[in-house]
Amino acid sequence: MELDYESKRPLYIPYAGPILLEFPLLNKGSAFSREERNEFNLNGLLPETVETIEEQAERAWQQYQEFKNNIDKHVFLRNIQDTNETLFYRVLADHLQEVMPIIYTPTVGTACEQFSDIYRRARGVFISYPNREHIEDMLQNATKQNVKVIVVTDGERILGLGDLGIGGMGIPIGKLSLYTACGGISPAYTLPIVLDVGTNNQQLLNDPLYMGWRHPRIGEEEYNAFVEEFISAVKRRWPHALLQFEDFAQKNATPLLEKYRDKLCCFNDDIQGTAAVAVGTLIAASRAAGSPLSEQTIVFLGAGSAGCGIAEQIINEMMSEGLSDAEARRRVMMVDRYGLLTDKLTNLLPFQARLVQPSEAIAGWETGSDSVSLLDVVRHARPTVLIGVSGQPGLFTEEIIREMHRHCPRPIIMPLSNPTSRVEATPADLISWTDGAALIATGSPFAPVTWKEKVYPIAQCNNAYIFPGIGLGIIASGARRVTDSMLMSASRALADCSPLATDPTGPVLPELGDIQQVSRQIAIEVARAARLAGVAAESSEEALAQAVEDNFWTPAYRHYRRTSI
Ligand SMILES: NC(=O)c1ccc[n+]([C@@H]2O[C@H](COP(=O)([O-])OP(=O)(O)OC[C@H]3O[C@@H](n4cnc5c(N)ncnc54)[C@H](O)[C@@H]3O)[C@@H](O)[C@H]2O)c1
Ligand SMILES: O=C(O)C[C@H](O)C(=O)O
Ligand SMILES: [Mg+2]
Repeated sequence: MELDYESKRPLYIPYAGPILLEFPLLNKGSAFSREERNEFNLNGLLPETVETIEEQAERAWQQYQEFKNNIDKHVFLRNIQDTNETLFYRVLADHLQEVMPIIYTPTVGTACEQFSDIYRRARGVFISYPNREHIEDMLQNATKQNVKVIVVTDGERILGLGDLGIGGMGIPIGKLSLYTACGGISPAYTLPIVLDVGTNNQQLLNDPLYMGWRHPRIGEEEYNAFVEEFISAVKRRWPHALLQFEDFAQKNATPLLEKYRDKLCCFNDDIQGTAAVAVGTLIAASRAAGSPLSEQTIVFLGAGSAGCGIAEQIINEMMSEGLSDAEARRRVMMVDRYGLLTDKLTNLLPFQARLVQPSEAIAGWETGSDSVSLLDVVRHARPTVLIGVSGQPGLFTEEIIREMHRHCPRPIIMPLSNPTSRVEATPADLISWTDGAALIATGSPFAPVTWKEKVYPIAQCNNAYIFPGIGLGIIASGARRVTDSMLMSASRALADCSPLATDPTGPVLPELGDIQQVSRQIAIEVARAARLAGVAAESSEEALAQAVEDNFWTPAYRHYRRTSI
């Protein structure tokens, strides 16, 4: 990739001397030119040779390869990010496919678990409940002033790993790294935030090194008031920023989304981003299988935020293909801890209750007990698609998968739980149990599987395909809200990028190495949908495409000129 160093405008900055080397957004290290070293009092603070970013990236890559453990690689890259962000993104741009599993899922899960142990430097904003009177100040103190994208978590449901307290901060940091690396959003515009409302993780509470508030999670009323305070402060400080809710526990995720989605530009990635990537993947896979999504029978294991979010968007898509609401809902079945969700079950959350099967639909089914297990559902409903979002490993057993394959020659199987340790079944097992017939997409990355001398690439169905493009589309169009139609258009744009569209033997999703191009296409469609939904200003198609390009940041240094404070 050619980066246009020369064409970038100079930047006027007021800092000089050692302090300039301390700003990750401004630091260029050995790449400060001779003129800059004179002008900014850097002489003597750097080795003699003036280097290019390519040379710096080469050294960083050599050092990176010396590390044997993924978590050490993660710490190394995060350290570059915290000292020189431009170089960090240059290294990522040069090796995106290889480093994505290091800065993001699955290694980011380990980084969250070990957050207080591997802690080096502060990044982002830590908003703790005991400090709630100072939220306004905390946002003023952020190292970034012109924030356009915030990712916030409260650390309660980090991937499938559960409550990790402020360790969850690793997730907003990782997601925002992808906003930049995959979606071209300048790092100057991004801000990770963790809401520290305590933790119920006893191991962390007992850990003398734990850096968060050592206190059980606060009660519902205090929590809701605290989040409200936070949202109001964000709206005052950056009224037009996009706010992404990430890895909130089931009991809070949907209520927060419903409460705030019409009040600011926000979305929940686990509900809506995941739905968009899963539906995009399914549209592409169904096209390849020769039957539309509305003809599939779909079974979920896990009726939580992700499962129910995906299910509702599948139902929307099926309706746009001609089914009625009731017909579509009959085709989508949810299995949770207590079996299939039916209208007989009490104590369901409202978003689950919308997805129950009517009792008469399963009246003739023979089941071992009152609850209808996943195996029962697979046996009687004969699904063509099986989706795992339970956060529990190994639940797609050989018996279940073989039973599915008995009735479905080309089953689509998507164990989406993260990180790798939580996968419902490994791709190698799925391929062997279906004799190579399954079309597979996992949430975490898996290497291609070789079976009977054939190589099967494994698609990674992760919301990382979606959120960077959504963010870019929102920034480019100036959208004020995130509508369902914007998410739906992101799904369709992703499906249109599927290699399956041109090669029936190809992978269902584009290579991660192509993700910047995918994000651009998603961004254009999202921007167009925002305009059509009336949440962004009118503009021509050409202007939208140009705005997407103009907002796509690339990791190249700019010339600096001095200005006074
Ligand atoms: N691939 C992706 O892009 C992506 C996106 C979002 C979430 N996820 C993954 O999906 C998983 C779930 O996320 P979520 O936000 O829906 O969490 P959640 O807590 O809201 O939902 C999980 C659901 O699984 C159910 N469950 C737990 N054990 C079960 C069992 N033995 N049998 C059946 N159901 C069981 C729970 O009762 C709960 O309803 C996590 O591992 C997360 O990492 C992946
Ligand atoms: O973070 C990921 O890899 C995807 C998703 O948001 C999750 O919570 O698992
Ligand atoms: Mg998540």
